[in-house]
Amino acid sequence: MTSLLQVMDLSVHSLARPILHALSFTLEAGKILAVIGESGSGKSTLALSLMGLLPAGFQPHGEIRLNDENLLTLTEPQWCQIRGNTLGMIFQEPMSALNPMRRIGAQIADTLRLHTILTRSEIRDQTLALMEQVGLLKAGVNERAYPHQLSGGQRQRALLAMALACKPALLIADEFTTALDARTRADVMTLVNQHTQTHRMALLMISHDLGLVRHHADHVLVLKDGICVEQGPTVSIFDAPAHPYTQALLAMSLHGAAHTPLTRLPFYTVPA
Ligand SMILES: Nc1ncnc2c1ncn2[C@@H]1O[C@H](COP(=O)(O)OP(=O)(O)OP(=O)(O)O)[C@@H](O)[C@H]1O
Repeated sequence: MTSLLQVMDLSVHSLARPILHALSFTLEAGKILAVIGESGSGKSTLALSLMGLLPAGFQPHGEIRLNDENLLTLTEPQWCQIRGNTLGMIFQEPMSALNPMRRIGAQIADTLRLHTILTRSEIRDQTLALMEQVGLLKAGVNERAYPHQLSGGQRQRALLAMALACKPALLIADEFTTALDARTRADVMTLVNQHTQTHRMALLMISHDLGLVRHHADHVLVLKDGICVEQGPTVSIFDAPAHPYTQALLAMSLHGAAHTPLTRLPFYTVPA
């Protein structure tokens, strides 16, 4: 059976230099893949490649197959069809992704209106169902609240409701829990994890929080300077990391840097 996502020999070049080097990996429906690596290793560039949102001047090569369709051959209108439908995304900064002038319920409804053919009353019901699902109603947030009236965790839940609205087959989450406190981070991650299992959604998560990765991810891919130095089941990566760079990364996180961006490891460079 073909994997939901197949990335084959993906390289990305900026005008100045290569950013990603021949990455290959797969992701199955219902599974969680975590991409880890120090700051600048290319994690966000990978996420942006998968969403067709690379900055101007960045050129991808290779294949990104989602449901066996090579996304790198899509036109912009075709990308727009896929984003928000088959492909959901959620980022670190909920405030910059939410419209401060529109009520939360209206923003979730907008997503449904844009990507589904539901009637007005179905959209209202679905909006409330999503707010319930991500724990906003339980927290006392109603659909008429504005983003500034929500906590950081609640805003992230609202974004999650928007990302899940169209039941994406693949959700790409770039550092989406980083700005949250440890408890909220764990709650939101548990919520997403449950969703992957209930709806067979695949999740590609980028995180500096290796505790979270260890607890939730099925597979881990380790990036160093745009190169995949190691990938495999989470247990193998954490319990028996084969590559010295992975060992250094894990050791650094054990020494208290788990919740801050993993900065450059001064003592290790990947052999040419
Ligand atoms: N818009 C851009 N223009 C030029 N270079 C860029 C741009 N965005 C990223 N880069 C470069 O690409 C490389 C990979 O950056 P990227 O943001 O993908 O790393 P990252 O692993 O996500 O880092 P972080 O954990 O800090 O977010 C870096 O060397 C970075 O300087």
